[in-house]
Amino acid sequence: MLRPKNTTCLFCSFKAARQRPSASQWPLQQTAAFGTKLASRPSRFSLTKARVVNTPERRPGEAGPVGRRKQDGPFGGMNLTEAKIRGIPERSTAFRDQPNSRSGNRRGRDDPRADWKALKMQRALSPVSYNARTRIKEHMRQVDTFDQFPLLETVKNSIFTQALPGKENLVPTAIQRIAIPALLGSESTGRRRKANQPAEEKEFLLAAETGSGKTLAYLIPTINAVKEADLHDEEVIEYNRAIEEERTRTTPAPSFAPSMKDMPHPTTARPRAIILVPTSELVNQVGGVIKAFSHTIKYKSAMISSAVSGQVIRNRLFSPRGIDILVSTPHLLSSIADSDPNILSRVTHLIVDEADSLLDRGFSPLTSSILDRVAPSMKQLILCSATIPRSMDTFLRKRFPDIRRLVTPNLHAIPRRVQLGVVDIERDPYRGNKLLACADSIWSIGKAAAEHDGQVGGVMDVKRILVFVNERETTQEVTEYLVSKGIDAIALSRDTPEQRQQEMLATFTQQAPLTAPKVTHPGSLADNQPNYVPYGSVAPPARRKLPNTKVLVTTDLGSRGIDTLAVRHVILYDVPHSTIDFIHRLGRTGRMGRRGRGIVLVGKHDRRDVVAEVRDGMYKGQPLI
Ligand SMILES: Nc1ncnc2c1ncn2[C@@H]1O[C@H](COP(=O)(O)OP(=O)(O)OP(=O)(O)O)[C@@H](O)[C@H]1O
Repeated sequence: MLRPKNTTCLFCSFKAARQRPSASQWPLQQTAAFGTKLASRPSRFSLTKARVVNTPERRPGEAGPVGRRKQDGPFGGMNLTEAKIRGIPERSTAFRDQPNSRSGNRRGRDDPRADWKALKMQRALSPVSYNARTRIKEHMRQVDTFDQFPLLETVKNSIFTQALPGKENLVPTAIQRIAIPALLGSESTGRRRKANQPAEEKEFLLAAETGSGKTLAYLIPTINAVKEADLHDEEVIEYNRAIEEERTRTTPAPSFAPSMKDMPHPTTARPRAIILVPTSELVNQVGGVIKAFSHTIKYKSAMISSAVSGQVIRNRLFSPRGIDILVSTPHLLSSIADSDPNILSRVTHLIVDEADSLLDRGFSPLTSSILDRVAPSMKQLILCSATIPRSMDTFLRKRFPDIRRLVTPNLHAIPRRVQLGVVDIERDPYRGNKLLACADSIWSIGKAAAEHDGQVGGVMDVKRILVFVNERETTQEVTEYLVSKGIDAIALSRDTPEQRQQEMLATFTQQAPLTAPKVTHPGSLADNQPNYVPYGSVAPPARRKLPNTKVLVTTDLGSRGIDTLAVRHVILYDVPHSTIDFIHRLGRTGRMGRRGRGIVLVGKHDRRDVVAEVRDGMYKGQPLI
């Protein structure tokens, strides 16, 4: 008999709710109610589960569960969970029980993820073996401080003053410990080289959890390389010498000779390093860090995206002062390269940030064509990502078989400091009304925040909340509903004008606390709703406004790379399509060691089994594969 799909889900949710003491502290009554209700379900589910898990572990020849008869004949194969086809040898039990195989994707009985079925079905993420993860941990222990990296003194100092100002006790993060020495070429890899492999490694993949400092992991070595190249570049040395000579000349120059000041720098419109990112928000974010470094390290950088006019783009690219590092989106860069191929002629360092996006179907042709054009001059290719989807893994194996993979031990795990609450929208009081469940969740967050807020100096803390939807059409609908319920919400999608997108995101990316004048908090949504709406009439507008939350409703556009350090709450209005989306969306909270909370709204058509397994994985801090 076929078991309904959600049987496993309910059990897993129940198990997670039971295992997780913090569920009772969760501010949402609904979440707690969901957990408790499941916990009180009869043990039917436990029995079902036990049977399902135990069955594959039975050895051939061993007795089956008590009460089950072994039967030959036409009905002998019924109710079996394993096909026992005669003539096909069983795999040796020794092999089957090995905790980790070489490829790292077969799970032994001891692996707590062995009973994850829904995630196994998805197979969206490429596995990283336990052996590899343990090896990396050993390697990381050798680095404690930024001083250990062989960087130019000015670059080293700028990490503290420009990139991470005001932060105390700074130490490199896991990916920075692994990637910076490798990109600087200052560590022995200990890896055996293949016969046809070049001595110097050229291609690198940096993969680490969201919010773990990947940007600095690739920027610091790249800026160092650009600066060192500047010191040895003959064209630049000659140009600087001519400028200096003109400045110190005592006799007047012949009137027909052009001044050196009017001569373009050798790097004009020919940058040494290019950083590709998928959106103009990320162009600004990464460009901002590069600009900050340039104040003390002295190099020229430019950021271009469709958020600025053609004239501004031209001025930045063709500035006579030159350009060392360029940040762009692939669309814009490849269209510029079509009309002016010279722009890629000098590139030695190409960085593809958010590589999982830029190498997927939508972006891949553009990114690949840039990779091809840059290849002749390229010294280092750095791909950077928070996830390694299987499709990207396959692409890399074909196109860059020798790429050096620099991955952190916790890759593909959502940190335990991020809690995930599940709201069942089918239950009372929502009865399938997802919009209401979303609004109520936000009001609950606001109410809980007001209760715990110290409210110093007549102001109250404002919580920044991200709501993720799967389709861009939904952003507007959800936003309008939330506004009608007195919530300060805005929608961000591809339909939003680029300039406006940046303004909207600014509130969510700034690190300074957000405050509002202190008022008496209106409480929960239910306290502020009319209880009775006459049949056929439209519900009157909300009487009160929620004063201490700011909400951004967005699609995947807001989930990639945006550094929302101050965001503590993420609501997954739609269940994400894959674990990759779970990782990126929940990755907007709990960044750089902070705590965070996710809430996922689950309805009857959603994959509850996937949600339950993701929650289980988060609780155990395990990779979601
Ligand atoms: N060594 C460090 N110590 C403290 N903070 C750091 C350190 N390195 C980076 N940060 C800060 O951590 C935050 C997150 O960094 P970053 O945006 O590079 O993360 P990421 O790994 O690229 O995330 P995502 O995968 O979401 O793009 C930034 O605000 C950055 O300034």
